[in-house]
Amino acid sequence: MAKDLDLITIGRSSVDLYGAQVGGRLEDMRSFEKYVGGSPTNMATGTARLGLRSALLTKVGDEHMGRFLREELVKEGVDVTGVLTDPERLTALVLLGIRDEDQFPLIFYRENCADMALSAQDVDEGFISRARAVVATGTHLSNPRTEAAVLKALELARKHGAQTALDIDFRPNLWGLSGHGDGENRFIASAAVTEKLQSTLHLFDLIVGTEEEFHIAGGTTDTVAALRAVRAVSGATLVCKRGADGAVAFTGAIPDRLDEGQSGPGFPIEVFNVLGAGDGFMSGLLKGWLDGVDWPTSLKYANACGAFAVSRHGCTPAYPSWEELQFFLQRGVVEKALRNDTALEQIHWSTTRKRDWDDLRVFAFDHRMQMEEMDGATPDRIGAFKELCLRAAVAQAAGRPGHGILCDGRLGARALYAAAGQGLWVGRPVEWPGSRPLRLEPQVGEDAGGLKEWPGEHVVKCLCFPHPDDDDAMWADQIATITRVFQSCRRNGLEFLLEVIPSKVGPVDDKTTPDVIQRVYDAGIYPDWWKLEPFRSEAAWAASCDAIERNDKRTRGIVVLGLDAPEDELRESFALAVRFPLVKGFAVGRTIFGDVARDWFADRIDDDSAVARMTENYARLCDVWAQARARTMEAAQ
Ligand SMILES: Nc1ncnc2c1ncn2[C@@H]1O[C@H](COP(=O)(O)OP(=O)(O)OP(=O)(O)O)[C@@H](O)[C@H]1O
Ligand SMILES: O=C(O)C[C@@H](O)[C@H](O)C(=O)CO
Repeated sequence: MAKDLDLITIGRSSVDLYGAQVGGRLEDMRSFEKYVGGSPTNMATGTARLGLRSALLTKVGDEHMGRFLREELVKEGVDVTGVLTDPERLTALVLLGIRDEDQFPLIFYRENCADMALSAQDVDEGFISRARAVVATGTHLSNPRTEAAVLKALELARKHGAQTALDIDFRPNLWGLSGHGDGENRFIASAAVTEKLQSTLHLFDLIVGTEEEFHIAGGTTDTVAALRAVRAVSGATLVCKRGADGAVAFTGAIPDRLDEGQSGPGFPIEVFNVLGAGDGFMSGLLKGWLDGVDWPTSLKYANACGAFAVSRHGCTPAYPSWEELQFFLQRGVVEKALRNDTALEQIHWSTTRKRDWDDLRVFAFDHRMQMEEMDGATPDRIGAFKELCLRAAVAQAAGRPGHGILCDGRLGARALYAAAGQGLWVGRPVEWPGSRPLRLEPQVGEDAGGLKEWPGEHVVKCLCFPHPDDDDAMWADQIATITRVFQSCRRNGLEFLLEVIPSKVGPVDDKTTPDVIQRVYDAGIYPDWWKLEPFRSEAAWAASCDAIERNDKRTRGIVVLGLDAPEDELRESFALAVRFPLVKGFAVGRTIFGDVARDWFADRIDDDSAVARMTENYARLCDVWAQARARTMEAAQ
């Protein structure tokens, strides 16, 4: 059978609840970030980011945390065929924090957890046969049921010509050697654990561990002696991690000194968070190993990925994309705290964004001022009308990808909350309607700190009216506000859409918007999305796209806005806009809801007919867009 997977990792999966504050006790943490966790799950994610076709074999609970893990893995491009749901047990949780450079207090909530219910029955031959390699970690050898699952996977891997790897990943607590408060302990000698590990080491082609992990596998705290003990029972390539000193690989006999093994360059970075370095390291190593490059090169990838992990918050969030890794290897370390390296962070952010939105049709009903001005509109009725808008959006989307809404959290909160989890792209405004200089909604706050309360799927939309002719004070004021919003977006892991409409405040020509765009980038602001007005000339589109691509090759792209234009006009502007590949879609509001809203607020029509008319209007625009796109594609062929 053709191998359509590079690797399957097998074992632990958890939600890591990572203390958001740094340098305190776990007792003093005020809040926790939520990340995908557990060594094999981290490796599946880390390798997928590096471009390998990865899959995970594990079990999660039939609840929100289990769904979170599965959804995140899908977004990362990990094959989740083997992520099974246990109907009875809970997904494992881990609470952890960064105490200082060396200590990371950690509590495992893994009593009878879902992944420990993985059994031999769950290991499907067809699934395993798809992979070029199977990667296990030590924890699942600690219990007879999970051990049987791992052994079966390894046996099937052999049968189907796959390679096998082990990350010893010794957690004494998970072998019952220490108590709940001792989760961070990395070494307690145990003859029973050594014996168990030694009974399986012959099954692997590659064995990876820290010095302490080889101590437990080899049954001695003398590292060279331990490696020799492992070599006595296994012909695998042994890779020994040495923290800041990098790592060494041994393909044959173990020499007298560790330095005599093969090694790759290490990276002088600032230590921030040592936890999870091993899984980052293993991801880089697997990439090299499975790509068939030599050990020094594989170790270079591995050390670099380990360095990323050590220098950033969290485990999985820290791991680099392939593009990012290549950039780093070529350019080297310029800022030892990698999380403060602006160029690297921008590449990290823009190459690890989740979900593709290459064709986006957005129904925008985040209008506040315009609805408030309508006869018969009250805050409550506006809220109710926005719920009807959402019904229309959902009806047109019908579960298909590529549809979205723009809805606000002040008047439209009920619709906004109801939109969660429906597969829609959800944009949400921060600007105080019509403000110039730009001011923000009170819920968001002038420091943009309120974004902390926004769910991860919300895209932060900010509408601003800048113009090249504005005086310095106006520019400085508006750029300062956009900067606060942008920085808060990044801090909170939210995508940022910047909408600029210079035509509302001054004369425009083909250079006006490109000028504005350049000034935004000059201020160090990198929007994920641009929302631009429908230009009438090809030259204006070309110059705007050029201004974006010149500054940011990895932007999500542009959505074109409607400005209450009649449908015929939109048809024309879409036809021009779609010719530019950076234009990914439209975001149109009043053309869809304007007349309907006036009729509904005046009680001339009921809810159902409002929904029906808006669905129809939205559907028609989607068709216009689709046809324009299809014509462009045909012409390009
Ligand atoms: N201080 C550091 N400076 C640079 N690179 C480092 C540093 N610490 C770790 N690394 C890189 O990360 C790799 C793994 O680190 P380490 O030996 O701490 O793994 P580990 O203990 O398995 O981690 P984990 O917390 O995931 O179990 C090292 O081999 C090295 O490549
Ligand atoms: O298992 C741990 O040590 C904590 C995990 O939650 C973390 O994601 C990890 O696996 C680091 O190796």
